[in-house]
Amino acid sequence: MTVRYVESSKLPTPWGMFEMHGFEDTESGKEHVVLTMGDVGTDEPVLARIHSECLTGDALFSLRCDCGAQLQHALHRIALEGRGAVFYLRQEGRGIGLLNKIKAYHLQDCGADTVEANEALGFGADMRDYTILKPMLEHLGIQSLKLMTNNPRKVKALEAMGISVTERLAHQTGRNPHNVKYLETKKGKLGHLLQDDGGED
Ligand SMILES: Nc1nc2c(ncn2[C@@H]2O[C@H](COP(=O)(O)OP(=O)(O)OP(=O)(O)O)[C@@H](O)[C@H]2O)c(=O)[nH]1
Ligand SMILES: [Zn+2]
Repeated sequence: MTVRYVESSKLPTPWGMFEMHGFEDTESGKEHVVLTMGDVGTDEPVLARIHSECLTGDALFSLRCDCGAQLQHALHRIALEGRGAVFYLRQEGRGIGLLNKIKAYHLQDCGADTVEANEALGFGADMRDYTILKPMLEHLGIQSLKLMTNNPRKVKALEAMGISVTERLAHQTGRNPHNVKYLETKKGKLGHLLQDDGGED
């Protein structure tokens, strides 16, 4: 795994001014970005979101999942605190890629759940790899995370790599009639800690 830092720039958003840092995974050619606000290079734990790319939810307004709402909510929470980081990792479709995710959505249209669909296509339920994070965190001087996530497996995966997660902060938002079954499957099969009332944190 070789990660190359490329450049940083300002990124104004509806929630405030972020700094955008670009990295390249030189093995896969994938381009990752981190949005930061405030001084993240101190020993104070950083409010952070490790967000996996979801073109449909993040950019195309899809209501099949909760990704777009979670991304916006993370930027909002960081802006309120004045300090934090969103890691936008290019592992679309829990690592299977966009076109395979469309195939998985087609199977879900025919009745499969999100895990069954991945498995029917010959993939694991979650193919993501977080090893890219370590050099990105080091580059930014981030020492520990207050992680906004409902996914305890994500926390475990980071800790197994030696990344310090001082706190898991629930990050539940974006429930709608189109993603109820999907969220139920995430809770039942993927172990996400989700409140049934759709409880905003
Ligand atoms: N294969 C597949 N990927 C999906 C599907 N729906 C969303 N995704 C992808 O799932 C990833 C987001 O993972 P989630 O399981 O929603 O959330 P998480 O990152 O594990 O946990 P949180 O931190 O709580 O959001 C993104 O890469 C999406 O593109 C689906 O039905 N099939
Ligand atoms: Zn999504």
